[in-house]
Amino acid sequence: MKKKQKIAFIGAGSMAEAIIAGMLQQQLFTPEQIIVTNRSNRQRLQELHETYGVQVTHNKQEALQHADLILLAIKPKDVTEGVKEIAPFVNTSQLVISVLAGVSTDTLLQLFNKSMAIVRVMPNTSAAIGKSATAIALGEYATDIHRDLVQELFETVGLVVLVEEAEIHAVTGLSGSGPAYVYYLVEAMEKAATEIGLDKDVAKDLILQTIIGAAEMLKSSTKHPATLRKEVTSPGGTTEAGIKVLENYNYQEAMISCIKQATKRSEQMGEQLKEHVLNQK
Ligand SMILES: NC(=O)C1=CN([C@@H]2O[C@H](COP(=O)(O)OP(=O)(O)OC[C@H]3O[C@@H](n4cnc5c(N)ncnc54)[C@H](OP(=O)(O)O)[C@@H]3O)[C@@H](O)[C@H]2O)C=CC1
Ligand SMILES: O=C(O)[C@@H]1CCC=N1
Repeated sequence: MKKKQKIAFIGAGSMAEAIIAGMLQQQLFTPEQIIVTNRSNRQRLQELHETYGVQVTHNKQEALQHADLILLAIKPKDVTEGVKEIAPFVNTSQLVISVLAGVSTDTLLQLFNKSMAIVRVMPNTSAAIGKSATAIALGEYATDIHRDLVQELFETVGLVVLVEEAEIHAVTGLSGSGPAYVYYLVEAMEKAATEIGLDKDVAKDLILQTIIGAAEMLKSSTKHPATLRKEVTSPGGTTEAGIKVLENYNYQEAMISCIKQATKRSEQMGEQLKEHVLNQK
């Protein structure tokens, strides 16, 4: 990252904070190089300023005038209004980085109405602790230099892979939403622990270590997940009895449908917005 590059965050929610935390931790930027704006929540901006020392402003022009990079971190439903507000203050020498689920770079180009270089990114909230699984895809005017820059930026918050833009919907269904699937599993394990009479705190520690241990086994072992599962499953034993119940509930089919549905929702959100933008023209 060039020493004096400045980055403006449009949106100050959980994704923006996760990325800011990672960038500062890795010293890719200093707080003075980061400016953050949002729609109306002044207390939130003050909180980010106090926690990270970053610059904050309610004035969009002020946020953008010295920015080399513009990181769009607003909700997809707010993008039409959000981009229209900033479009007068952006120029084609700036790079737009969008983390918006579903929203294509073509739709963003229509909204900006300028030949902006745009890189679409799909991280996840584990960025907050430097463990995001992030995919990046290039829009029409984005170059390899932009790709390298965004890759460097998101490597501060975890793993980065380059994909075609058409694949970003699938990435969103798989790893963008992915942490929620794991949290949902943990919620169920915690409920079960209570029902089988375990102390809440003891159960919490055991569940956490079980998840971390299994994740690290998956990472360090060359074995297929099914093989690792079979190694836990003694014939006629406890795991077999438990897994049979999951099979009866079609657990794997449920997970597959879940990921497909999340992917489909990303596609739908993109289509709806595209239509909305076209109808406004
Ligand atoms: N959360 C997640 O797990 C992931 C989210 N994403 C994507 O990241 C984006 C942000 O999500 P998240 O951080 O969770 O959302 P949040 O709801 O936490 O934050 C949204 C932010 O956008 C601001 N905002 C809304 N409208 C405008 C506007 N017109 N101008 C400037 N700022 C505006 C809000 O400001 P105010 O509070 O003042 O209204 C708020 O700071 C979404 O597009 C989502 O698809 C991508 C990957 C994972
Ligand atoms: O639920 C959502 O729409 C966003 C995108 C990926 C994770 N959260």
